[in-house]
Amino acid sequence: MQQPKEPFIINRLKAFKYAFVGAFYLIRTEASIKVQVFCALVVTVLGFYFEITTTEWCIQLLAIALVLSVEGLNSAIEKIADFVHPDYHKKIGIIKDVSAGAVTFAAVIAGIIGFIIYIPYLF
Ligand SMILES: Nc1ncnc2c1ncn2[C@@H]1O[C@H](COP(=O)(O)OP(=O)(O)OP(=O)(O)O)[C@@H](O)[C@H]1O
Repeated sequence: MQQPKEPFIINRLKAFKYAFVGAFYLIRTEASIKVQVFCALVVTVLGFYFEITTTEWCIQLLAIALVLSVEGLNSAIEKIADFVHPDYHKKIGIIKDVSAGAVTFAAVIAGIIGFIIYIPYLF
C-alpha cells in the first residue's frame, strides 16, 4: 500500500534535517573536512580582525562554501566508490583521483582569493 503523501512543508523540513545530519557527519568523520572547517574559522577570525569590506566577506564566504561543498561531494564520491567496488581497481583509483582533483581546483583558487584579500591589509 502506498504511504499517504506528507504535506510539502513537512517534506522540506525533513529534507533539511537529513542535509544537516549529513553535514555534521562530514565534520565528525572526514579529516579533510575538519581541516577545511579549521581554515574557514581562521579566515573568519582574520576577517573580523582586519575588518574586511562587505564585498570581501561575500567573496570569502563563497570561497569557503565552494571548498566545503566540493570536499563534501568528493567524500560522497569516495564512499560510493568504496561501496560499489571495495577492492583495488585502476578505474576506482582514477575516479578518486579526479574527484580529489576537483577539490584541488577549489582549494587553490580559495587560497589565491585569501592572498588577494589579506595581502593589502598586511603590507
Ligand atoms: N579501491 C581503490 N582502487 C584503486 N586505487 C585506490 C582505491 N582506493 C584508493 N585508491 C587510491 O588511493 C588514493 C587515496 O584514496 P582514499 O580513498 O584513501 O582517499 P583519501 O584521499 O585518503 O581520502 P580523504 O579525502 O578522505 O583523505 C585515491 O586517490 C586513489 O589513487
